[in-house]
Amino acid sequence: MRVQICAVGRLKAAPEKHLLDDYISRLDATGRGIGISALPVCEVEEKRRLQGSELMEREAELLLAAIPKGALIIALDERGRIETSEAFAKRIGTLRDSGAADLAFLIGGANGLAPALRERASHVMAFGAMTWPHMLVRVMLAEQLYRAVTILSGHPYHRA
Ligand SMILES: C[S@@+](CC[C@H](N)C(=O)[O-])C[C@H]1O[C@@H](n2cnc3c(N)ncnc32)[C@H](O)[C@@H]1O
Repeated sequence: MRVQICAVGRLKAAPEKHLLDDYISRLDATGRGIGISALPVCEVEEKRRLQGSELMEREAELLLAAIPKGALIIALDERGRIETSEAFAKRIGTLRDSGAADLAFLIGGANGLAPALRERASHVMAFGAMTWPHMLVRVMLAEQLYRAVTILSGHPYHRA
């Protein structure tokens, strides 16, 4: 199963980018042995000056166009479900075992994800009830994906 993070906005050369690249490459290196690989992070951006719901709907279109066709979608949203790292790892392992080819994680921009996109997702996950900057959410998600593959492969990175 291939996993991909797809986000609104461009991450310039910054400490967050360094961390993100590091976790994605660790995720790919550890995940391949257990049937999970990482696609490059994809970023989308609307250049026109749209506002509010019009902007969110356009960003939703761009996100859906950027992910692999037929990918299962997990949306990142503070109104989503909070779970432990072990439960998240189990969720990823179950999807892999079910034969899912591609799994896309979608992160919104400053306005958040369009409600229709959240409804389309097979799961909506939250890193707590607080709102985090989308640049940090990418890094947090990449780390949790790396942690998940270490849990699934019995690697000692995660200590419960
Ligand atoms: C700055 S936030 C947007 C907040 C926006 N006001 C909203 O209501 O969704 C940008 C993106 O980061 C992600 N995000 C922020 N906080 C999060 C959290 N606690 N859990 C999961 N994702 C989060 C979501 O994908 C969100 O669309």
